[in-house]
Formats: sequence, structure tokens, C-alpha cells
Amino acid sequence: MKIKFTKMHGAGNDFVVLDCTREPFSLTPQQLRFLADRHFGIGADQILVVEPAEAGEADFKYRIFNADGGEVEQCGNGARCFVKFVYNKGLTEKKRIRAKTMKGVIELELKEDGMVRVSMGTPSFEPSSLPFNPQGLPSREIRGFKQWAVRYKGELVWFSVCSMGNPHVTIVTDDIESAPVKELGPFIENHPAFPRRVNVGFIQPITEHEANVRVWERGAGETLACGTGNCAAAATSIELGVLSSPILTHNRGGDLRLAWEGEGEDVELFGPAVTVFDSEIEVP
Ligand SMILES: N[C@@H](CCC[C@H](N)C(=O)O)C(=O)O
Repeated sequence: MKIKFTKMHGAGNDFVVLDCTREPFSLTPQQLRFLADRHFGIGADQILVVEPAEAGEADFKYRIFNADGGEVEQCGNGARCFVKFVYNKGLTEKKRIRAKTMKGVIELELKEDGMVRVSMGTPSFEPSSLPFNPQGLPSREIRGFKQWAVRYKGELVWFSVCSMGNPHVTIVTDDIESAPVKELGPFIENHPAFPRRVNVGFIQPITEHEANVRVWERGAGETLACGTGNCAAAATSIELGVLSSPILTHNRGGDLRLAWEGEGEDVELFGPAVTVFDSEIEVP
């Protein structure tokens, strides 16, 4: 089967975007892994599939698949690319779009300067929302905000949990470059306390409103940026009192801007969305 695709990225978090609004088709997890494969396929952290929404519920349905072929709930950088994709392909004339994801409807806005603002929904710090089963793990509170620890190489590593629709752990570090993202990331991603696995973010506050961030993504490994990982890390850092809104984050693939006014409010994410090329590929 030959399919048309668009390669895009948001701060270096890269995507294969598929238009299934006119002709629906479905791909097996093996075919999705092939598309994401950087040696034998196109290469991507996630595959984004645009579908029509049910009448009245949203403008589009937007599905997200990790490079390992698993379908997931939410993707912040992908959401920005999705907006640019539907607008540039003439699938809509709207610049404010509502998109239905696995976890509900998110609101997006294409700005005049080409940047995209996404309302990513309210963060939840409830363990059950990830899900996270903390039984047996050491715990503590900082300013009334709960943290837990895993033992890694003989040391306790303290972390917080946050759901942005998808599950996140955030670890505050004082040196982002030496943070063991590639070792501790997969260790926590696959820890039995997280039955649906988890994304693992590291954040190094620089000033009250600025931080460095790296994220080990569930089902994709370390990416150059993770939008929901940045949202979770920002909201967690605000709760811990180490950062204040608004926050500028530096990621290996570029900068993102975030704002969160506290409990019950949506996290706002701003950043770039770039089209790299359009092409087609024979999928085995
Ligand atoms: N890159 C994304 C998140 C994609 C999904 C994530 N790996 C998960 O498994 O939840 C983003 O920009 O948010």
C-alpha cells in the first residue's frame, strides 16, 4: 500500500502526519513502527493521524501513536503540528481549532507569526490519574506537594507525578547535561509502579521563569523536546515553588513557552510547528 505523508517537527520532536479525513485507512502497530523507523522507514518520534470528528464534538479527531506503535492520549508538540497541517492542507480555514484526542478536546490557535498556542488542559497530580501505584515507595512532602522516590544505583531519586492526559514523572535536577536521562528514563518508564508506563522529565531551573528540560518519552526514548513533558515539568515546578509562571524552557531541539495560573486552570503551551517535506511511501 502506498501512502502520502507529511514530515513535521515541533522543537525537534518529529512526526509523520497522515491525512485520514477523506479516505480512512488503518495501520497495524508493525506498519506504524516501520514508518517511525529511522533506518528502514521515514523516521519519527510519533505518527499523527488526522480523522474527521463526530458531528458537533470538535473540528477534527487527532490520534497519536508512539514510535513503538502504541496509541497514546496526548502530544503537545504534535498538537501544534496538527493545527499547521490541517490549515496548510486546506482542511479548514479556521485558525482556532478544537481537536478530539483520546483524553478529551483540546483547543488550539494558529498565530499570525506562525507559532501555535495550545490549551493542554488541567494537570492532575493524583496518582490514580496516571495511573501510578506508590505502595511501598518512600514518600515526602514539599510545601504540601507529594513526592516519591525509587532507589537507583543505591541512591534515592525523588520525583513527582502529573497527568496531562498522558502520564509524566518530573525530576528536578541541578545539572541537565549530566542528568542520567538515558539510564534513569527507561528504568522509571518500565517501573512496576506505572502499569501503563510513564514519560520521565528532568528539569533544571535557571531563574524563576526559565529552565532547561530533557524528557525520556514512553515508547520513543529521549526526544529533542516533549510538549506535555514540558507542561508537566512546569506545573510540577510551580507547585514545588522552584519556578513561577510564565516559564521559558530550553530543550535540545528548541525553546517552548508555558503558562499555568494554578489549580483548575489549563496549561498553555506556545511553540513552533515546522513542515519539513511532503512525500509518499510504500508500506509493507
Ligand atoms: N512528544 C509528545 C508526547 C508523545 C506521547 C508520549 N510519548 C506518551 O507516551 O505519552 C509531546 O510533545 O507531548
